[in-house]
Amino acid sequence: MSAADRFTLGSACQSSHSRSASCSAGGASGASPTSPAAATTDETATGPWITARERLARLLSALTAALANMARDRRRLLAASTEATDEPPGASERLQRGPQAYLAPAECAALRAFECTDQLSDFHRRLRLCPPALRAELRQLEARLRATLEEAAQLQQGVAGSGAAGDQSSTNLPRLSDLGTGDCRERAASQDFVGELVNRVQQAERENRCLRARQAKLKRVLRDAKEQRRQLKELARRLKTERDQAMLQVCHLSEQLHAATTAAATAAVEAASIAKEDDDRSDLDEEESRTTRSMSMTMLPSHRQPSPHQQRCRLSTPSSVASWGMDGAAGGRAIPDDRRGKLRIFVRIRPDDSAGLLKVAGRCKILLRTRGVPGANASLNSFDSRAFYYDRVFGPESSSACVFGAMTELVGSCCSGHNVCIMAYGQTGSGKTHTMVGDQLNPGVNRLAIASVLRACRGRSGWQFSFAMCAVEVYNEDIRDLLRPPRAANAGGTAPKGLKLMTDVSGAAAIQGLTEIPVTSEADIDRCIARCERTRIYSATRLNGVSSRSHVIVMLRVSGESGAASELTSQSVTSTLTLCDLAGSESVQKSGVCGAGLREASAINRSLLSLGKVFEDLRKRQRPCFRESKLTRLLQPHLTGSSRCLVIVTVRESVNHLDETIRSLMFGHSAMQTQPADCAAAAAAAVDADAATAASATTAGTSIRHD
Ligand SMILES: Nc1ncnc2c1ncn2[C@@H]1O[C@H](COP(=O)(O)OP(=O)(O)OP(=O)(O)O)[C@@H](O)[C@H]1O
Repeated sequence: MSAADRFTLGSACQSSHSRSASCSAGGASGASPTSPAAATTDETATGPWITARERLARLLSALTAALANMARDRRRLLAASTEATDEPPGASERLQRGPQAYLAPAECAALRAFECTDQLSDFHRRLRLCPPALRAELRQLEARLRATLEEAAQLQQGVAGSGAAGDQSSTNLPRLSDLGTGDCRERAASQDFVGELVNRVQQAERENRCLRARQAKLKRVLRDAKEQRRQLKELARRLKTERDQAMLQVCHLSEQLHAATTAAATAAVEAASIAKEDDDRSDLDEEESRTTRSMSMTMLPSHRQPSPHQQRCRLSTPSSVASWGMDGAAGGRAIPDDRRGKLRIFVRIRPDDSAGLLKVAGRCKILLRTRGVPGANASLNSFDSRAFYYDRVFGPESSSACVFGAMTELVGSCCSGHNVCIMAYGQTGSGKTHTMVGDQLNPGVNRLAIASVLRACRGRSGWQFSFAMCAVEVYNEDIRDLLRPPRAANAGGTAPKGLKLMTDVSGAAAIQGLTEIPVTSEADIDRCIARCERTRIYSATRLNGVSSRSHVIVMLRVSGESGAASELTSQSVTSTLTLCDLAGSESVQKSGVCGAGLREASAINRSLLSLGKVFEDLRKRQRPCFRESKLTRLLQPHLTGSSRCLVIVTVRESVNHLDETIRSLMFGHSAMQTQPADCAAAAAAAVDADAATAASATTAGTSIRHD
């Protein structure tokens, strides 16, 4: 038996190809080494060396597998110590025992044979006789085996160290690196790294579980929120429907109230007529009885013809009611002019592509038709149509000149010292600027009214008049002078500074430092209006390509003196014609404004809301709050004093603007209910309140003053 054969005893010798298949682990258990003489016959033969090589290779692979198992056990032990979990059964004993614990008995025997020094020296001696190629290979295999064994020993040693430390954490691991070779340190470091990674993975899994739980919870919350949102939407829809119905009921009730008030007024007139008739009759009876007495009874009283006055009364009462021009179907009758106070409401309908919503039914009546109109909601659809009454209604075909024609008398009263205010109110794009400003071909109310006042005043013989114009815009609650000289306007290219609105001791609003331009001719008027148009702020929105972003108020101050000879008999008048082109209420969703446009829209809507509240308070006979916005403060004298005020409500007849149209119609309708007594009472209250809050405000520069 050759040395090589003896070295490869054990399981590695079990190969069927091996000649030494019957050999036992004698090399390691005391079998006598083969004599060199006996070996020489085979020394040059390559067969045994090849067998030895195969066996060495097999042992190497078994050892590599054992090493891997040792490392796995060690990792498990480390994991158990860091996470305080149970150790894998028998792992520490296996590691204590070393590679043998991981090898089969035959492999163990082969390993022992390999480790036997005597045999190895013999093996090395004989290795010199081996063919050179195989020798190198065998040496290499041997070196790898040794390295593997050394690695296993180091691993075993490291485990023994960490085992001695009991359940210490992985901070003990660096002891492995003390074991010597670079590979071992690297392996230990990578095992630490793997351990760390395992920790992280486990932590990540825990976090993942938490996150999953939170996600599930959030999903539940989201589902609940969606459900609540759906319910809220449903509620909002129901409320909207109810609100629409309530609005229509209010409308209906106010019509009835209107009718009742009118009927009461009629009844009062009739009662007065009847009382008069009774007086006349008793006079007549007296006269008759005197006549009868003198003529010794020629006629019975029942045959008596009604007196001319009685006839007039009987005929005139119904016809005068009819002449108020309202049909009685909805019970709506206009209050006669002398009972309607200082506030007038006109409605103007802008022509639109999709008409059909509004119908002008007479001079003062407008019908809102909603049944079958696409876009009208269910509550509106339940009514065929609804009638609204105003002082005048202008259809889409009416021109601005036609609208102005209905207010010439009102405007003309400026010449006799009345303050007059005309304002256009309505949603954006409904034609306020078209009505108030117009263009070269179709001038608006501003130009027509100012020119008309100039003409009317000049026509008064014996009077000398002077006129001056001023104009402001209320932009984002800032008051700006629209007629400031161009140089001042462009100074530094900066935004103009807002003017100060003050309240004098009488409670009247006054603007400090406002430019006033004298006007004597229509050319002057045109120049002033053109300057206003250049200075005021417009911008494009989805609803209107040229949308006013501010409320514009143009004022004409009229001062006149009669040319009487003496001071005692001379008279003077001062009045103001105020023309207001309000910015339009707009739904920001529809107009699509953002940024600065959004700020403008919200300032516009806020100030219009406060104006609406003032009208509502006047209607309810409550004290209105004018201090909520600059606009209402500027308009306060016209809404409370003796000023005559006309509101032109502009609406669109397109179905797309149904909501806004109803709101505007309701605004006008509500304003129609404002009675003169309310105005006067509210005015007194408001002026008292304002005068109390305004300390000793002084007015400087130009100011607007109203009676
Ligand atoms: N009665 C009308 N006849 C013909 N065109 C009209 C009429 N009313 C309005 N328009 C046109 O509709 C457009 C919008 O009108 P306008 O700018 O006057 O609306 P607005 O109410 O002033 O809007 P905003 O409040 O946004 O300034 C303009 O092009 C105008 O010429």
